[in-house]
Amino acid sequence: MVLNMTFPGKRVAVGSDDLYPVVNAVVRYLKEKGFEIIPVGAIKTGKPEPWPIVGYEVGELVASGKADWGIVICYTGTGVSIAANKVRGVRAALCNDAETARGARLWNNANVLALSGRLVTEYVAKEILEAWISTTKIDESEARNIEMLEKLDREGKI
Ligand SMILES: O=C[C@H](O)[C@H](O)[C@H](O)COP(=O)(O)O
Repeated sequence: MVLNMTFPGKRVAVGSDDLYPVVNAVVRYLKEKGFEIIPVGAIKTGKPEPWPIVGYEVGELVASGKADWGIVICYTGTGVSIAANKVRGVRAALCNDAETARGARLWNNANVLALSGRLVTEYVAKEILEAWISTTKIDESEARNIEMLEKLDREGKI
């Protein structure tokens, strides 16, 4: 069970445009689980940063392999997810509940988790992260759809 597992050596890029209460909860939870945090945006500088830069920087870290996966946070979660998805190879999914997070990994092979700093409480963040971390394999029946998405990303068309 994920609650008993740790993930030493795994790197997660975590970026936010501001220091929402959920930011601390996310960073604390991931550290408890042994993840190495690569801080981006307000988490790094301690002050508000533009959400397009935060989404892009986390996306770059994931797409380049410097991070195993990423988390992006802004007030709604939308701006950072849109920006991260502009980076080739990034599949960012806005998940403000655990079932959406499970589906994003299972059916979309998402590699960046976007959260709303307004909506997501500490408890909900833990549920979301547990669902995300424990869903390690895609649903094979979705493999063709995921391949189509990757082609769209590479070539700009299906
Ligand atoms: O999608 C954008 C995010 O929700 C931002 O966090 C929100 O627009 C606030 O950004 P700013 O602090 O730049 O006004």
